[in-house]
Amino acid sequence: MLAQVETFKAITAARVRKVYETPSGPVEAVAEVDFEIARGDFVSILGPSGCGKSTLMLMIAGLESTTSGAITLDGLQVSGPQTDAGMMFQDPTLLPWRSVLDNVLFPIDMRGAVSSESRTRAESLLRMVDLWAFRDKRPRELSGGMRQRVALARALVNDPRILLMDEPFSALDAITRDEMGYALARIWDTTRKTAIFITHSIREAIFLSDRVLVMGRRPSTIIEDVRIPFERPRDPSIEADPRFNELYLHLKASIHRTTGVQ
Ligand SMILES: Nc1ncnc2c1ncn2[C@@H]1O[C@H](COP(=O)(O)OP(=O)(O)OP(=O)(O)O)[C@@H](O)[C@H]1O
Repeated sequence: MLAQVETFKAITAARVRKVYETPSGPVEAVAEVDFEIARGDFVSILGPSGCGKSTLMLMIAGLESTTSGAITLDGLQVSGPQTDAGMMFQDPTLLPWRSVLDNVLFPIDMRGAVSSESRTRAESLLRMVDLWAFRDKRPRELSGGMRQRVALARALVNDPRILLMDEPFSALDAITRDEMGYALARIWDTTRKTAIFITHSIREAIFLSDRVLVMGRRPSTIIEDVRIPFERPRDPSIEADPRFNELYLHLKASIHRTTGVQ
């Protein structure tokens, strides 16, 4: 019975702690973090600057080790870089000399494994992110939002088990950022990948997520775990729902408690 329950847990963190050793002494980035994320859930992480959100994400991806505690993906402990995690960062990090399609194919090309099947997959992802007409363009010919849509298609090209996104929209202007949030919700509905999304935007977190975790000030722990009740597919009109505003005020108060802002 226990094994059956475990298979529903896509990601677990048990007493995860991270201390960076620096020339000026140890920096405790994450004090003790515990959570379980069910397969297919979209979970956002909010928290003050420097509280360890990116560190936590890098540990889930296996790009940073934990100082103590354990992270599991689908029941297996993370002990090195996870090839099965699609990642997105604030900077889309596209290769300027490659076309949009070849940027999407890059993770497969790196393994020397491009096939007609992977090409078809990359092409269908470009249709999904509404960039089919731009497949032969270079990144410099695209807007910031379009570049992040290329990065999203690239993150999905290996059909990863999980999607890890670290503030992917924070460098975009407010209107593009809203549009990207709506596009991500729509795209996520078709893939239903287990996703972790780091953001400083409370509204973005509520709109996109099944759950929102709030991390406290460094050295951090998780101080809130809030379930978002809205049905999917999500429509921008939920932002006018009184429950949306209640959640917003609740999360804002909890972040302000941790930063000391009244
Ligand atoms: N490679 C590193 N070496 C040493 N210290 C680090 C390293 N990476 C992060 N830190 C420190 O760990 C703490 C947490 O950093 P982290 O980037 O994880 O926070 P964050 O919540 O993602 O911040 P932000 O919201 O500003 O992006 C910070 O004090 C940071 O300076």
